[in-house]
Amino acid sequence: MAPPPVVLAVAGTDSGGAAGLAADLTTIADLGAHGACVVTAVTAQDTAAVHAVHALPATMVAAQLDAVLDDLPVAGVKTGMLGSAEVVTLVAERLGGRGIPLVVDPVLVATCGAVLGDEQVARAYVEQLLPFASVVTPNLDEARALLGANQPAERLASMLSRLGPAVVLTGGVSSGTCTDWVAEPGEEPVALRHAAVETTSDHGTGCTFSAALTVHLAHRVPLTVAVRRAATYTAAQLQLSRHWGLGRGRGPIAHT
Ligand SMILES: Nc1ncnc2c1ncn2[C@@H]1O[C@H](COP(=O)(O)OP(=O)(O)O)[C@@H](O)[C@H]1O
Ligand SMILES: Cc1ncc(COP(=O)(O)O)c(N)n1
Repeated sequence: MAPPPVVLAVAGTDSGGAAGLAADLTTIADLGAHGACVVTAVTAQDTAAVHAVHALPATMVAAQLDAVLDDLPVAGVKTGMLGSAEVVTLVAERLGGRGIPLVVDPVLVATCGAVLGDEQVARAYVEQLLPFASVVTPNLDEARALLGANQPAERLASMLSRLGPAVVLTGGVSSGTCTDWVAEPGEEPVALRHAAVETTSDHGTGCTFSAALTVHLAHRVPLTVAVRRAATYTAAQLQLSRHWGLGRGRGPIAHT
């Protein structure tokens, strides 16, 4: 039997098991790839709040990256919460220019509103990491924070794509429909729409989506097809957890 592709997630932990590496590794496994993981930060987090954050020293993040990259044939990488501007720069140095699909989910704010990346982190994304990314997957708030601009989603997608990567600006829900804007460098943004699942069990949705997208890109599936497949997968997981009601806040998207 051929080995599965290796997909690396570089992200933080969520003690509630909804977002971050819990979502990344379960999604990667569910889609038939082997997940390697580099931990950037530990969060004490539940469905309602982020209670504490411990960012790992950059030297420890570097040691994990080196261990994985020196040994395994990594076919795709996704980054989630990176925790500090220093780690954003480190990831750009270690992963940029290797020809491996690199999906950057610029995690700055959690579903519950907690700040997971400050202005310095946002600036490091724009100046250091996005020029090396294959795809960046901000939601509307993250796109606004990255650019310091309050424009409509379509325009923000277009502006971000001028920094180098393709852009998938996710998640605007309106009248039961989700709209994701896909902007490839040098092209007009295209809207991909699908039906929204009505649920409050959606903690970890963005991580699940970007991990699924990375697995499809690791298989060298074209971007638009990969985005459609990742969105379909994410919506199916939201359907599964729709009535769970786990926890006091926004419960986890299904990872089963
Ligand atoms: N209620 C929903 N029903 C179906 N798909 C959704 C829903 N909410 C988000 N999605 C999809 O999940 C993916 C991740 O989007 P989003 O929720 O914006 O990420 P984030 O957690 O970073 O805010 C996108 O494809 C988006 O359209
Ligand atoms: C460790 C970690 N990584 C990412 C997120 C964002 O996920 P969400 O937008 O669902 O809160 C999070 N809350 N925690």
